[in-house]
Amino acid sequence: MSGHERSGGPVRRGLRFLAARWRVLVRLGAWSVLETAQTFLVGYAPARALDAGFLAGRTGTGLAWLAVAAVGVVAGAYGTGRVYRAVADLVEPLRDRLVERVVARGVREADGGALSRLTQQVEIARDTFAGLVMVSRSFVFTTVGALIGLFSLAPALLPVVAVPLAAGLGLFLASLRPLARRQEAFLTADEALAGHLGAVCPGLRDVTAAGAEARIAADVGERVDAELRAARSLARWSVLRVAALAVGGQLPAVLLLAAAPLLLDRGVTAGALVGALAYVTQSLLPALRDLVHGLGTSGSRLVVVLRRLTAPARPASGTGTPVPPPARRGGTRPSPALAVSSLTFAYGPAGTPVIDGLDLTLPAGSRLAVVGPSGIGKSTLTALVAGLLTPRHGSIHVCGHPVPGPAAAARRVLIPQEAYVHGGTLAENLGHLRPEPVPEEELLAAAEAVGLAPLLDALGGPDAVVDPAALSAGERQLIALTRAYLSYAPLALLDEATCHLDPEAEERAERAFAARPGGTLVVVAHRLGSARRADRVLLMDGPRTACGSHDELVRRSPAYRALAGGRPPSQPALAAGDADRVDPVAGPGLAGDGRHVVAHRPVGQVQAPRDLRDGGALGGQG
Ligand SMILES: Nc1ncnc2c1ncn2[C@@H]1O[C@H](COP(=O)(O)OP(=O)(O)OP(=O)(O)O)[C@@H](O)[C@H]1O
Repeated sequence: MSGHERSGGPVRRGLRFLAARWRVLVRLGAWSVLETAQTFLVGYAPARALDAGFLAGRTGTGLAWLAVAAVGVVAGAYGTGRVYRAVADLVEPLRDRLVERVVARGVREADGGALSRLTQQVEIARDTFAGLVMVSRSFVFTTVGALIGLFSLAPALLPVVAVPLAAGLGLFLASLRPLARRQEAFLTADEALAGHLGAVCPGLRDVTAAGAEARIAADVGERVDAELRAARSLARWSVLRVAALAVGGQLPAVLLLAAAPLLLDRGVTAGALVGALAYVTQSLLPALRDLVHGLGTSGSRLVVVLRRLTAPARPASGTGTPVPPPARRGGTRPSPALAVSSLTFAYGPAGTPVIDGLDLTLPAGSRLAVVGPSGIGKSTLTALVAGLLTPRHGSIHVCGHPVPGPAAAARRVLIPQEAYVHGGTLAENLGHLRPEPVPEEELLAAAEAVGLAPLLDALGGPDAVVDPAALSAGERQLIALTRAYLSYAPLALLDEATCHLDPEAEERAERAFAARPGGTLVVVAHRLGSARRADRVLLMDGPRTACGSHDELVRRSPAYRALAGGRPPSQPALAAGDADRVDPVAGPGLAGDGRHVVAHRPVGQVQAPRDLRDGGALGGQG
């Protein structure tokens, strides 16, 4: 059993703390007696003023008793002032103790943020503790004063008030523990949400750059839902407090009024009845209300805060949410890396569909090149797969997980044409999509594979600080590609992500992605070379949309043949080298070797025609 366990929970430690300060408690009790006396006079003095004074025709006596009540109020106020001093003597040592603990822990952990957070919690603990002492002390002495007063006025009054009071108090005490648990659950959920938002909000730019909006929104949504559930549960239990207050504080007044004829018959005087009502409405009800609200809310908050402040330090841990590794299903058939079914999308509700009824299935480990005229919808398709756009119809699954959704988002990485590089070290940039720091050997191996190694050396290694503005567009693309390569996402979507690289560098990067174990690659092809390297090519071209291998498409699709320069499959359309760069506005079939496959055409629908189904894996319902 650990030292922490031996020292007991916060309640037990609190009791030990109080026991060690019994002298202060005695002083507190002594001054509180004045409050008892005042409460006693709240009902007794008006009762005597009525019975012995005004109702008996002795106005002077009546006024004298009222004066006694006034003196009681003044004496009570003085006593309350002294009580505050005693409470301070009780509360400040608690604060000092907690501060000592917190500072010691802050120094040990060298965590300034935690220190200021905990110091703030110390203040909450001190204020709450002071409030609790005042409220519970006041309830005890007020109740004693009122019950003695009731008994003095007429013993018959005592059960009418004491029985419902005890029942209400019992109900409240019984609800304390479950309420405290719900309160703690609510506070924990609230803090989890606040902590998560605190981490997410400063990084919104990064979230957008990494295409992680859906995943982050889902994560935040989960925490909001958890807090909502906790708040609802707390609210349901809080109803018990209202019931306790009604039974213990308001029912006695109703019973006194209902039983008035009976009580008067039994010799209870009118003054005593008025005095009893004064006890109930002026003393007991407010004291019970303060207790219920004070102990019910602040008490459980104090327990939570004390538990935190006195808990042993937690070991440091990473802050990021781990990205789940690629799904592996031993024995069962793996889900396709990408499954698109009847996908239809248009920008705006009245817009012409950019993609219309597209079906596409990509097994894990395959390489797909997406080609087609400019503006046909290639980037739109990758944005849909990434969950950045919502389809009008149809469904998309990444590794068996529906898009949009956090599981699918964690399994794909989208690298857009405009690479995002942020300030900070190269290692931070490259490890951006990993929940844990990437080991240096892995970082260097990735840089070597993707083709970043020369730049990495030139910049001064992984710890070199990057100035994004000083990098060329191609260098930024290499960094973004290596970052994506290092991510755990099995599906990489390269949307013209290599357009600023020379053909050799592009080929090297694509081959590196294709060689990732279990990795699936979708490339919006910038050059025909990408299409020729791919297992499959998706030609997006309205009604002429087709899918197949490069050679198949050259044979079967006039549109593709036109795009590829009308060469038969045996004759390579692409010669590597600088000739690969062509005029992007050249029309289909105009360029020779090194053709740019993105030729311009008017905006049209992308349909997957029935005659171009690819062995069932790809087909259109056009
Ligand atoms: N946010 C948008 N709002 C409205 N229309 C859009 C939006 N983004 C793209 N489009 C239109 O959707 C069509 C498809 O665009 P998309 O960017 O997907 O084409 P693309 O094939 O990737 O083109 P390129 O090869 O030139 O990058 C185009 O007509 C484009 O103008």
